[in-house]
Amino acid sequence: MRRMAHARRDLSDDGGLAPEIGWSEPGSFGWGVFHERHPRLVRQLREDLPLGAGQAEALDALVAETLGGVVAPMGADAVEWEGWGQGRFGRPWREASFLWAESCFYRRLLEAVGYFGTGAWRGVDPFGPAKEAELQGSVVDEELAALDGLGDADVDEAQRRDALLAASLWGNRADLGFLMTAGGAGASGDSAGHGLVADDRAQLWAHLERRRGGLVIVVADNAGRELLPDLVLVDHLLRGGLAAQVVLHVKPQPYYVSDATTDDVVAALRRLRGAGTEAAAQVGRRLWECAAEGLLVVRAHPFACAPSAYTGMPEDLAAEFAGAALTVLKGDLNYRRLVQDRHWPATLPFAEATAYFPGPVASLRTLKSEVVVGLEPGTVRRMDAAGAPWRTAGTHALVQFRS
Ligand SMILES: O=P(O)(O)OC[C@H]1O[C@](O)(CO)[C@@H](O)[C@@H]1O
Repeated sequence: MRRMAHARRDLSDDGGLAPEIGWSEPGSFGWGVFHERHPRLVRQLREDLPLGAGQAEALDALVAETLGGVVAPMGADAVEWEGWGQGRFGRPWREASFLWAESCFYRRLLEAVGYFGTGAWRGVDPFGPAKEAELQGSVVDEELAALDGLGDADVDEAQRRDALLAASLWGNRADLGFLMTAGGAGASGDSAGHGLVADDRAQLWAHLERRRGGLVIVVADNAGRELLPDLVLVDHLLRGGLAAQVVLHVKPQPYYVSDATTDDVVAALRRLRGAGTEAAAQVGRRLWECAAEGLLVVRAHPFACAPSAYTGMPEDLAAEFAGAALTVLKGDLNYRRLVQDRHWPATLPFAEATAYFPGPVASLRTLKSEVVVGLEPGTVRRMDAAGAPWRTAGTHALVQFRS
């Protein structure tokens, strides 16, 4: 894969860049992910799947390796990782950045359960049972039923679109990996903008109006309760002509527990189309037709599972983003990759952190890890003074945009 000219900026020759966020410092956020969340995830997989002894042992060995060993080589089929390895194979896991190590963990987890093997588990999503339970749950019924109210005559267009944006934004809290952590999620926001630490909604809508009828790319994050409101928002953009075409980027393989794959898009569209309430079912039917007409396209680029920032994106992807009226990146991991997962000052302008991105870009993210940029100094002071872990608790969110 050819990389863009500035690709070197996100690797380890950090000239002028803030240090990468690590995970091995006891008490750091990443330390908790590796020492608490990953063992819990492995226990959950044993409950969800009838794993054989070999699979269970491979999972336990992976957790142990991350906590005290060196990064073992990957299977021969991990072709992309020859480039993505960044010289880290054979080196202690604790030396790798949080972003690289976490991404590598999920790839190796798939190997452990046989996802890439030649046996019966090939291609089986180990997170499938959890995703399915969430998608079929009654909470989703309630969330879809709420759509009916948005069609009411007394709801104006601005209210409607802010409600849809808020649903997509806060849907990002419904991340199965995150919810697996005690204390994950808490207070939440609403369509009035409560809970936002950065709020570029007005600029975002104005930009979409100006570029009405263009291509909008949505880089999806989680399946289920995040993807459903994402799709409803996509339907709104297409229906109102703000977008002539939407390309939905998903992961080519299961990742970070509940990240959406093409299978998950299919499941979500089927769930919408079969919804018991009319407004949701109509969205499902419309999007189904849009897919048939090429107005809604799903793409699964290998770089979606790369362990590095978008600064190193391959040229084909950069060209695609350059041609879009807007690219919307959903969620925390995409944000880490967009601004690079570094100890930036929180007041570093979003436009500066994303200056390299080849087209207009927006982020809809609930804060679930340490990095953040683009905040007003007063906001940072106020949030820090409150004493709560606002950067990682999922209680706050942001809408950021650069034209
Ligand atoms: O689903 P999201 O919003 O990308 O969140 C995933 C996040 O969860 C974590 O795995 C732990 O919070 C982060 O490292 C990661 O950024």
